[in-house]
Amino acid sequence: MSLVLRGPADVLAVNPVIPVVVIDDARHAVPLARALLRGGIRIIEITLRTSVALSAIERVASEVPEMVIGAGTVITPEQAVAVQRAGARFIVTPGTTPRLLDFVLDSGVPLLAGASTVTEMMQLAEKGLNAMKFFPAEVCGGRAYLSAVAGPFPELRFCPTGGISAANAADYLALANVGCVGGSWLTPKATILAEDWDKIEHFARQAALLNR
Ligand SMILES: O=C(O)C(=O)C[C@H](O)[C@H](O)COP(=O)(O)O
Repeated sequence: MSLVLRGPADVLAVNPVIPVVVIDDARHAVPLARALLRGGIRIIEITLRTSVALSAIERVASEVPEMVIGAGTVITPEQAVAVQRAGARFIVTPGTTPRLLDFVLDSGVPLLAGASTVTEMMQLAEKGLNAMKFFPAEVCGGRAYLSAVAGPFPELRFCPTGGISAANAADYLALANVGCVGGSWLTPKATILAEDWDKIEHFARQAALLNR
């Protein structure tokens, strides 16, 4: 079954956790995605931090169609075009410039845009984006910050990312304005390099069971 994503709120709704993944070897992408799926996680954000990221996105999009594949670390319109061609079904940005925001919104692909200040959050809401990424969450004030912005902006929903781990994910997910969290702890670099897919499946299973 393929999930339809109409916007960032649908991206937040897929699972309690969006795994943020750095792939160094494109051959790892498919077994990694399958391990996440076996653990119950059906969404993945592959970051454009390595030269093989586009190829990794392409492989997952074509070989693991059940996986909702997104591209992260998208910071230019050119990258936004390239990741959609590769098969990304949503785009994640660490922050948002007006140029990038308008370009991605015009392209119609669901955008999980990054914000870390109240002004940035208001700018995204002005564009109709009521669900967004809060990055880098822990160093920008964490749960206390999100609780504070819930006062004036009760309609906004967040995917806090940056510094989230198995130790604090549940505390974030307990907040009413947190839809899901993002993080790299499900897919540690050493575990990917060791091709220990069972371990990644185990991390995914624990993450998929988190309450929200
Ligand atoms: O690359 C991007 O687009 C980002 O926005 C950064 C990532 O979301 C964080 O680096 C994940 O944070 P950790 O879970 O603390 O490793």
